[in-house]
Amino acid sequence: MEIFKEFSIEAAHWLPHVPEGHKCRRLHGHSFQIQVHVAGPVDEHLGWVMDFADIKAAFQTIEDQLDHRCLNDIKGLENPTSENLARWIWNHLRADLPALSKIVVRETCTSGCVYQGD
Ligand SMILES: Nc1nc2c(c(=O)[nH]1)N=C([C@H](O)[C@H](O)COP(=O)(O)OP(=O)(O)OP(=O)(O)O)CN2
Ligand SMILES: [Zn+2]
Repeated sequence: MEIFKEFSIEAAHWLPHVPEGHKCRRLHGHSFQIQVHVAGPVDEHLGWVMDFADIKAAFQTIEDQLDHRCLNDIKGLENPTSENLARWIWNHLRADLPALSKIVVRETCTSGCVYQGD
């Protein structure tokens, strides 16, 4: 079964590789909605895959690095598209959350991406 916990990150970014005049080349901000999914068997005694609180604890170091920052300033996020952000979160979370199965990044109400590892 798969479970998830959702987080909200307030951050600024701009996209350096889009053409001159593209709106996303200007510095702007988002309330990024980030879902962290974990998959595994349901423990029959506890009745859960894992405690949501353990996902929250694992995500804390990610939140500390991203929240209220300009994402472009972060090593590995110099081109902070949703796709690159999802992959960056995956790569930084996987060691602490081996059952990680999916990262969903929503940049706006209508735009986002889903990453399940390569
Ligand atoms: N594949 C991607 N496309 C775009 C990304 C991205 O990360 N990956 N990012 C952006 C911008 O950051 C932009 O802030 C969000 O894009 P967009 O959905 O166009 O934003 P709007 O709220 O203006 O969307 P409307 O539906 O047109 O109102 C751009 N593209
Ligand atoms: Zn944006």
